Parts: sequence; structure tokens; C-alpha cells
Amino acid sequence: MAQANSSREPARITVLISGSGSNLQALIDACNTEALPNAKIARVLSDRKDAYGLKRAEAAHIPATYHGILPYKKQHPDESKDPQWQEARRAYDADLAQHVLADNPEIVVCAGFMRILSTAFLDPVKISKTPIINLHPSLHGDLIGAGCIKRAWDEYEAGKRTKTGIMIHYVIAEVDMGEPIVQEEISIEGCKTLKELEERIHQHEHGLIVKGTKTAVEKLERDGKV
Ligand SMILES: Nc1nc2c(c(=O)[nH]1)N[C@@H](CN(C=O)c1ccc(C(=O)N[C@@H](CCC(=O)O)C(=O)O)cc1)CN2
Ligand SMILES: NCC(=O)N[C@@H]1O[C@H](COP(=O)([O-])[O-])[C@@H](O)[C@H]1O
Repeated sequence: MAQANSSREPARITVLISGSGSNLQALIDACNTEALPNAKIARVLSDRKDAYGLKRAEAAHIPATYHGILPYKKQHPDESKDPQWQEARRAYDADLAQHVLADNPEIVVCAGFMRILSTAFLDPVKISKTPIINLHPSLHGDLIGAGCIKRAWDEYEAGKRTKTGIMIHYVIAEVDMGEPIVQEEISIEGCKTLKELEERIHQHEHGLIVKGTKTAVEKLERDGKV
């Protein structure tokens, strides 16, 4: 186990969110404890103005930024029939990358960030050699994309599975297919409702996101990048 390098400056973490931010809160609470030593959250960015995670950041005196997609869709009205809004998405992502890189973080953590990141974001961040990691409520290669907890529940109810899982993985262009950092299998058995499965998964996620972030920071230390 790599010893935390307490002589170094705290590793700066930028967190992307879209919702409640309970996983962000787990990271906030873990910073500068044995769970996540010598780390600080430089900024929280959300694509949704009403994300409660922005209030969690403000309460922790962490810079919080809302970066919404609507102005970019208004600049590309011709794409309104394209559900992917590709040009609007790319313009949004290019600006998101600039917002992130302005803080010069050592790592970016997607903690319930519900937008697919295009290469307009991934490429500039990769050039800056800043890893991006993501929390995903499925084991690697099992369920992909949004709504995985519901899909696991539906398959459980159909008798097609008894387990699911969660993982922290590196983010690449292919959604949810980046190299896993840490994973945890979770039994669905005993859950009577989807809500009970969601609650079980959330409880496990809060520990895994801290463990996965610490592991990724330790790799940066070993590679001499922090
Ligand atoms: N290029 C990548 N981008 C993102 C990844 C990734 O691995 N590669 N992980 C996601 C997080 N995520 C699953 O873990 C995920 C989030 C959202 C979606 C999605 O389909 N989003 C839709 C919009 C949905 C909505 O607005 O409710 C979209 O972007 O069109 C898929 C996977 C973070 N990004
Ligand atoms: N595909 C990505 C995805 O589904 N992410 C999920 O968003 C939630 C965020 O919760 P939070 O806002 O309370 O941290 C988490 O359950 C996470 O697994």
C-alpha cells in the first residue's frame, strides 16, 4: 500500500454532479482523513441548476458552478430534431473542459454526472494529463448507460439475475467501458422494491467512491504526478 505523501500539496479534485450529491458528500467528508488523505475538492460543477449537490458544496465552502446546456441548444436551434444535439453538446463540453482546467485539478471525479462526455471535453483534459474517473452502478461490462439500477431490478424481478454491482472506472469515450479501478458486487436478494435496491446501492457507493478516488490519487503519486 503506497504511503500517503503528506509532504505534498493536497491533491486537487474537481467533482462533476447532476443531482443530490450524496457521493459528493462522501468525498467532502473523507478529504483529509485516512480514507482520503491530503486531498481537497477544488470545485463542484453541475449541469443542473437545481442539483442539491451544489448546496452541499456551498455548505462546505467549496466553489460551486452551474454549467447549463440550454444556452448551447439555443445557439444550435437547427439541431432541435437531433436528440443527440451533437454540435450543442460539443460546444458545451469544450467550455466545460475550460471551466475544469482553469482550476488545474489533478483528477476529475464524475459523481452522478448524467451527461455523456464527448471528445470536445475528453481530449483537452487528456492533453492536460488529468485522469477522469466515474462512479457507475453496475459491474464492468454488465449494464451500460443511465438507468442501470432500474434495469438490474427489472431483470431481478424477471428472474434473470440475483446480483448487480458498482464500480469506479476511468472515463473514456466509450461510455462506462473504461478500465475499472475498484468494483463491488451487490446482491439484490432481500430487496422488496426498487427503492430498497437503490438505497442498498447508494450505501455501498459512498464507500466505494472514496476508495476508488484514493486509489486513483495513489496512482498519481506513484507516477510522480502529485
Ligand atoms: N464519454 C463518457 N462520458 C461519460 C461516462 C463515460 O464512461 N464516458 N460516464 C458517465 C456517467 N454515466 C454512467 O456512469 C452516464 C450518464 C449519463 C448517460 C446518458 O445517457 N446521458 C444522456 C442524458 C440523460 C439525461 O439527461 O437524463 C446524454 O448525455 O445524452 C450515460 C451514462 C458520465 N459521462
Ligand atoms: N450512469 C451514472 C449513474 O447512474 N450514476 C449514479 O448517479 C447517482 C448519483 O447519486 P448522488 O447524486 O446522490 O451522488 C449514483 O447512484 C450513481 O451510481
